Amino acid sequence: MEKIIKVEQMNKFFGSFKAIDDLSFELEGGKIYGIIGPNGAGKSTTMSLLMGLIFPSSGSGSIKGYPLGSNEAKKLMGYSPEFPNFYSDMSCLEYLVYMGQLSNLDFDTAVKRALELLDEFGLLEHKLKKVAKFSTGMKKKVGLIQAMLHDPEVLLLDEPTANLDPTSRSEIIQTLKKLVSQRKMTVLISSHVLSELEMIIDHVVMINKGHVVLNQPIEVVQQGFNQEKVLVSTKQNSLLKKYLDINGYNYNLEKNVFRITTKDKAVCKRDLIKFIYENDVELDLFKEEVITLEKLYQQVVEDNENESVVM
Ligand SMILES: Nc1ncnc2c1ncn2[C@@H]1O[C@H](COP(=O)(O)OP(=O)(O)OP(=O)(O)O)[C@@H](O)[C@H]1O
Repeated sequence: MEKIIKVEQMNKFFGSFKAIDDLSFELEGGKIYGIIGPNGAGKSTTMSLLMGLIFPSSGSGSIKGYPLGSNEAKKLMGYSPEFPNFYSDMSCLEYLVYMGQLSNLDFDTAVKRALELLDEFGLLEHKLKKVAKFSTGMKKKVGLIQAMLHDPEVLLLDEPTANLDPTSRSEIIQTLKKLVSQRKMTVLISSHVLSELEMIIDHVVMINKGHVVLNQPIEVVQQGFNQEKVLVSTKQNSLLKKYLDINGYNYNLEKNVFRITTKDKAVCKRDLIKFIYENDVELDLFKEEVITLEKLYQQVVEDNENESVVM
């Protein structure tokens, strides 16, 4: 698969502060990437660098082979910033048509695309109202529409659902999911709502202190982290504890749940089922651990800070 986005050993200083530290990654086309990391990790700065809104202090990058910041690269990209600015005296439609024309669409195409996308995002009936009067959720949607007007191949969405209620968030995510799969775009989404990202992304890029600490397809991440964990809880946990100790199992006990780490999950599950059956134990919980992005985030970013570099 073609690597559509390339970033090589990029550094960015703001004064003496290094916000981006030897950042490198290559992303394939047609996928949805989740950019995650703590506050100040460098997610927005990375997006601004990709968009060519700011320039790296050193290193380089390209979109489909075109250098970041070049007109060719910019034409391929759409960007919805974390805090979009709108021209307050324009109606929503006027604003979108104006933005479409700035992206080289002719007037008629800009109107057609704006109306189509307003419809997709449920804003058609508000097209003649001033954006300045819109709610936060409506403004977010207008920001997303503006980013998608010219049918970009690469879409950068910085916190597209920040500060929205759960219904608006889910509505935006579902609409994005639909539009992105129809158009086969390459999308980078940064968000702190990890459960929501999980529903839409193919791939995780985790950034900490301006550096990539994890860059993997979501299913590889899930398999890798799920591999050896079995969760079990019973009404006779003291008996279970004895059994696990005698048989040399490694486990953590938290809130009455044993989180067993094993080299062979199949054998572990078989042992547990035998134990439960033979001792007539009443089961409360018995499952393989499924890693959530939230847990992954904690493990990689919070627990391991600098030491863990999983690429
Ligand atoms: N223009 C700037 N001048 C000085 N420092 C900056 C500038 N832009 C960003 N920074 C700093 O660079 C670091 C990375 O900021 P960035 O906004 O990229 O982080 P982020 O991961 O997007 O954070 P958040 O999740 O809070 O949005 C932060 O410490 C920030 O204060």
